[in-house]
Amino acid sequence: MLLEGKNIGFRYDKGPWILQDTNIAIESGEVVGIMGPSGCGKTTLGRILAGYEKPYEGSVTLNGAPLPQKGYNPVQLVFQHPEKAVNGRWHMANTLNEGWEPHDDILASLGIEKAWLKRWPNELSGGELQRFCVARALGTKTQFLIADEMTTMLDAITQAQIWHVVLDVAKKQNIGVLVVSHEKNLIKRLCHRVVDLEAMK
Ligand SMILES: Nc1ncnc2c1ncn2[C@@H]1O[C@H](COP(=O)(O)OP(=O)(O)OP(=O)(O)O)[C@@H](O)[C@H]1O
Repeated sequence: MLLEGKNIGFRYDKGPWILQDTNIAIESGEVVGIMGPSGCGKTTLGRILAGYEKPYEGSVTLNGAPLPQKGYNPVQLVFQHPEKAVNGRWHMANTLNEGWEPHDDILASLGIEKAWLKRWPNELSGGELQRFCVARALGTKTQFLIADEMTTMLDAITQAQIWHVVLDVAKKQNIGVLVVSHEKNLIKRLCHRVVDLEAMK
């Protein structure tokens, strides 16, 4: 499998071009880091690759075909703010099972307690909520994961725990991962290769 952004051009409304003629390709099983100064468009590119934004120019393809418009999104996005990624009127059990039903072992390895399933999102800490978002994104139909500052708000131990699970599942399911992070050490430790977004423009 290959997730490819080709000749991507993007701007918000009539604002300045954020991305121009940008190319990126991630293969199954690869862990790719993306770096570049604040505001250069890393989050925007991640959202485009996951199909959340439509590029003005260029294309996003999965093995040469456009991303599916309906059903489970094979390119899952987990970003920094889990509270913005869940429905406040759903119990956590519903959020968790939105796209697939994660097994107990995944929940346990992410440190998700059974009792949390009956809670509302506002009854969990940001870190606890993020674990649900990670579990939800690791479905058996996930082919690529865009992790945009996914563990930035977590302490070092929780960060390590979550990345351990994500990389383990990614390896088993041959998921390609794009890591967006300001933490150079994290990128260095996790990624097979790093791309510089400024250099790609
Ligand atoms: N919804 C929006 N409407 C208008 N401009 C936006 C919007 N979202 C982002 N931008 C602008 O697009 C540019 C790229 O933002 P983006 O969040 O993709 O950068 P980034 O590289 O991820 O930044 P950071 O490292 O600070 O998170 C910034 O100049 C930002 O102000």
